[in-house]
Amino acid sequence: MASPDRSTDLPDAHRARPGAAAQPLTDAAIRRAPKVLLHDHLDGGLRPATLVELAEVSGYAGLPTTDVPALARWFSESAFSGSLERYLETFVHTVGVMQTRESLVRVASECAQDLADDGVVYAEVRFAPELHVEQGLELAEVVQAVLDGFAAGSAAAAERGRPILVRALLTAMRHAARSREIAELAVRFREDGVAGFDIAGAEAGFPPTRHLDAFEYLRRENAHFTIHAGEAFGLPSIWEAIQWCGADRLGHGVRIVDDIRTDMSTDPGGRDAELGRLAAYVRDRRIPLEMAPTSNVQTGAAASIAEHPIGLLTRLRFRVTVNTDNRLMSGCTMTSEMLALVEAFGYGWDDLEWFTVNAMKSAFLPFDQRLAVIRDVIKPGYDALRA
Ligand SMILES: O=c1[nH]cnc2c1ncn2[C@@H]1O[C@H](CO)[C@@H](O)[C@H]1O
Ligand SMILES: [Zn+2]
Repeated sequence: MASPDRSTDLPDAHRARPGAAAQPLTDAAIRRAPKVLLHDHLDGGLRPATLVELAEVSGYAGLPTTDVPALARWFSESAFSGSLERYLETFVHTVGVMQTRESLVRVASECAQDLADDGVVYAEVRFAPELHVEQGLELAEVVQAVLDGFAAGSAAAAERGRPILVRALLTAMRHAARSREIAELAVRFREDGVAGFDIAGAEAGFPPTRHLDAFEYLRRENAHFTIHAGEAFGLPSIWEAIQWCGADRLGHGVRIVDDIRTDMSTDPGGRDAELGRLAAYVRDRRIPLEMAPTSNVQTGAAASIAEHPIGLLTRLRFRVTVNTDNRLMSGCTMTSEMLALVEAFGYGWDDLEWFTVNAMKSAFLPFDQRLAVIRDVIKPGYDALRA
């Protein structure tokens, strides 16, 4: 399939040069490409071996197996459930071993290093402080431990020649009632590495407006937030997230396609697609969609990667970004997600650069820093791969 024409999005200097021999889009080449990750859960990204070790030291006896490869398989098979609720059940094991400062520092440090080794140059990693207080940690101690882990992991990665910038997003669980408190925590730590706020957990039955108080507080504080919406529930959830709560970005937002009329069999390019008012608003306002193809297939939000709405939304030039969501549960990396999209949609380096620039433009980082990463890291990185 031909790549979409997005010539207006990239300056001329960054279009593929005719005749230049671009690197083939292999796993190794994509791993070298600079990548930006906006949606990754700390408790969804543990190394299976670390999970086994932490369970042993903490006395957590609930793991389905302590055989490392079998445990990795168990997570991806169990998460492949067709339902967000069942997918989320697997987190009991990761959260179960992340209850001490030491375990949080270690998991966060390994997270930063694993992302850096995968070629991620900027990441926003989220976690829910309220899930890590079972053994007496204070919420602020949870946050500090994770930030210390990110700092240690980023320093170790930089020493190996793999620099990465990691920021935290604090998540509140949508079925619980601590969102205002967590939002206040995000503001309190805004100068120390926390870039924003999020709500996560089961979507159906828990509309974002349940947490309006937290979002109104954040807006008064000029703070940034994203909302998981349009993953396991449809347009009303997206509409509330944007028009009632004022979300800067949408976690997944897959179901925005329910507001787009198109016949892919007669119009595969989506040229005649008709956008409803909400879809038009999301596209016009350039509201970023944090899409995670494998996770979306596992939870039933998309039937397969090839049928994932990311194809249509990319052709229609929504502000699409590519994310891992949960590297453990989905058995994925940024590289493997991008490779899966290359295989399903025939994307080339220009497309992968477009997703990456989209993500960096959408980061909760100051504007000048976002520009610097695009100019100094992303553009030269993709130029080198195309040359
Ligand atoms: O895709 C998702 N949709 C909604 N909630 C999620 C998803 N992935 C993880 N979590 C939830 O977020 C918590 C904090 O990281 C996790 O413990 C999990 O319950
Ligand atoms: Zn998520």
